Amino acid sequence: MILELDCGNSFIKWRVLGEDVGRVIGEGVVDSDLALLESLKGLKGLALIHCRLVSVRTAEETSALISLLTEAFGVSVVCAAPAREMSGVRNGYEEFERLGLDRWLAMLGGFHLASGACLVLDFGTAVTADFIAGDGEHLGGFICPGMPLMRNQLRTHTRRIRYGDLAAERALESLVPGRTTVEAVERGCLLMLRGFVLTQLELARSYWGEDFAVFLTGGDADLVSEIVPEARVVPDLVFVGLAMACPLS
Ligand SMILES: Nc1ncnc2c1ncn2[C@@H]1O[C@H](COP(=O)(O)OP(=O)(O)O)[C@@H](O)[C@H]1O
Ligand SMILES: CC(C)(COP(=O)(O)O)[C@@H](O)C(=O)NCCC(=O)O
Ligand SMILES: [K+]
Repeated sequence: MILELDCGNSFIKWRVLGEDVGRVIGEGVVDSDLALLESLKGLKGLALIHCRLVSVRTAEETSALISLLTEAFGVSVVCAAPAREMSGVRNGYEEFERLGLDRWLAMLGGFHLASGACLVLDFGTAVTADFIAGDGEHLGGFICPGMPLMRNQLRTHTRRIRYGDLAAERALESLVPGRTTVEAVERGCLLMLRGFVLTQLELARSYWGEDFAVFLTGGDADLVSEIVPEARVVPDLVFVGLAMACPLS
């Protein structure tokens, strides 16, 4: 069995694949290394041989997690590494190793699935956009705060914006102007997110007309999917790229 991990700034996304590749035996989202171990130990008949992972965390945090996994399961762990070029995609950063590895893998996955120009939008702690032309050239991208960062900035830097998670979820059932603080903030941030998405689509159209694919991924992708009906929501896009960057044979 293969353990795959996507270690983002807020959450670790994990899944276990069976030897007949493609079969998902278990998957989940956890907020700590220990919670990951708990989830994995709860899987019946777990027999991990390999592990591949991508991390945008510090080298220290990543090696701590790798040590935990090696001790707990005796697996060999392979980490995705930066590259200037891979699977037909050319990293567009001036310093290729500085491009977030989760972005890079999502780009590899997107370009592979699209076989052509694509716009990859990832909605996690941060929101990222990356533009890959039909010849595989990465034109660059954008980074801005995601929903969790936007709402937490408001909660942290104002004195009268305070509300709980349940109220936040309910507030997004409609997008008419808010009549409570939680509605005003949650809807305001979501509209900012959607505005960002529409701007990215305009830019992509200016490059490629209608001849491009749009991929939405990351934990908050569902918040914007209805305004991009043509987009493919691919929650495991980073894992698609991870398998390409870290083949097991
Ligand atoms: N099962 C889940 N657990 C935690 N967050 C989730 C889950 N499903 C969706 N989300 C949303 O995903 C967002 C985090 O996205 P994610 O892509 O995991 O971020 P990151 O990669 O930066 O850690 C949170 O703001 C939350 O709203
Ligand atoms: C942009 C990111 C913070 C996104 O992280 P995430 O929201 O997925 O946790 C991450 O890809 C990162 O740390 N990138 C390095 C900076 C860059 O890509 O330019
Ligand atoms: K991510």
